[in-house]
Order: sequence, then C-alpha cells, then structure tokens
Amino acid sequence: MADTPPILALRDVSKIFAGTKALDQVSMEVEAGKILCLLGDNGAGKSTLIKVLSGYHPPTLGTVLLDGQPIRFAGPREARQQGIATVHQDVGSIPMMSIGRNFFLGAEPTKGVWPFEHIDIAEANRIAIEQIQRFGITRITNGDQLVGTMSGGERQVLAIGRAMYFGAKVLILDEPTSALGVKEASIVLRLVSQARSEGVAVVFITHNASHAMTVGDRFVVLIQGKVAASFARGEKSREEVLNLMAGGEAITELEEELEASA
Ligand SMILES: Nc1ncnc2c1ncn2[C@@H]1O[C@H](COP(=O)(O)OP(=O)(O)OP(=O)(O)O)[C@@H](O)[C@H]1O
Repeated sequence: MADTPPILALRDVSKIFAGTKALDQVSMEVEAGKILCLLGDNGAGKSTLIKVLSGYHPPTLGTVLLDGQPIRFAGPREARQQGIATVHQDVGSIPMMSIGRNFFLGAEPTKGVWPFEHIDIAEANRIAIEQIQRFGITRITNGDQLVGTMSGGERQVLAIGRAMYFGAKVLILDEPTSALGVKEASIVLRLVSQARSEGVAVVFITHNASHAMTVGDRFVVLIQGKVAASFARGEKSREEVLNLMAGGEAITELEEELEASA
C-alpha cells in the first residue's frame, strides 16, 4: 500500500512583500495525529506561515499541498471548509457573549420549523459545556455564563474544543500558551496532546521552547523566513533548541559578555 501523504504540506514556499522575503523556500509537512511545533523569534515569519497555511496569503512562489494535491486556496473560508482551523492567541471570543452562543457563533442548533424556527439555546449550552468538560474544564457547568468570566486558558480550550467539535483536520494554534501561567498552559498543552490522540494534525506555533518540547513530535525552527532546522522529538536538547531559536550567536555572545563581566 502506498504511503498516505501528509494532510498539509509546503514545498519551497516563499512569500515576498514589497522587497521583504517573509518566507524563503520553506518546505514542511503536517501529519495527522502529530504535533508539529513551529518555533521562531519575533519577525521570523511565523505569522506569515500561518497565513499561507490557513489560506489568507497565496504563496509568491512554491506550492501548498492538501492530501498530496497542489491547492491554491481562494481564501480562509475555503481552507476552513477543507478542515483547516486556526485559533489565534486572542481566540476571537466575545467577552459579553455566553459560552453556549460563543461555541456556535452563527452555527447554532435550531428548534422548530420555519417560520417558527429559533435557536435552541438549551441545546447549544448543553453541547458547549459537554465539550469543554471533555477537555478538562469541569468547574464551568452553565453555558449561559459569559465568556468574559473564563480564564485565558479556559478560553483557549473553548476555542480549540470548538474547532475540534466542528471537525477540524488541521488545527493551527498561534501562540496558545504564551500569555498563560504555568497551570493554565498545562491545561492547553494537555488538550493539544488530546487533539493529537484523536488524529488531528496540530501546528503549534510558539516561541516557548519548553512548551513545544513538552508535546511536540516534530520541530521546525524559522530564522529570517528560512527553515533553520527541522528535527524529530529527542534529536536535540532544550538548550540546542533555545540556541537555534536565538540564532545561536546572539546567545553565545551574551553568555561570553556575562561571563566576562562576572
Ligand atoms: N503584509 C505585510 N507587508 C509587508 N511586510 C510584511 C507583511 N507581513 C509580514 N511582513 C514582514 O515579514 C517579516 C516576517 O513577519 P511575520 O509577522 O511573519 O513574523 P513573525 O515570526 O510572525 O513575528 P511575530 O512573532 O513578531 O509576529 C517581517 O519582516 C515583517 O515585517
């Protein structure tokens, strides 16, 4: 039997903005049931890469492959329809909206027959609570509760759980843990590994090497738009990864400077 192609892949993708090469011949593969960590310092090109993967930007050069077939998304909606879900750090949730309404945002279950059809709030609440509880948020039991009362980690869980409930095949998580404390981050990391065990392909964008190394199967380090390193779990130490992310020399220079002044 032939090998199954990765769900999503980039082949020699470059993205050029008015003279700035944000991505320079990037190749990578996103596989079902695996967590691919995308690491890089500010300005390394992570946001641009997310936008290419999620259909916002067509690549200037190179190819995006979906299930092994070249594809040019017309826009983010088409990528979403293909099962590529992106959860941004601010998760786009509306604080004054209830958890149940937020979970469905426009896709609420309805009750009755037109013209008497109306949104089934009780059903929306029941499903939203069932899903967030499934992912470990057991303290919240009422779907009428406002999103604004949830912690940052809980909101991430709501957004990621929502994407999974609506059938995401690829989950692109943009810095999901960076604004969170240790305990909150661990709730999100647990959910990320749960998504993997349910067969979702996860792209985990972060500049936190420890978080990445806790859950990652593969790692891609971007420096100035280029893939500076690509390796599997266990192939590099945390120090090596940190060094790579910092561009190596900068950290070594700093260490020497600090040693000299000690
Ligand atoms: N729409 C755009 N027009 C012009 N230049 C852009 C555009 N988007 C990104 N860039 C440039 O591309 C480079 C990579 O930016 P990008 O935002 O992808 O990096 P990043 O790794 O996501 O950084 P950060 O973590 O700070 O968001 C930067 O030099 C940036 O100025």
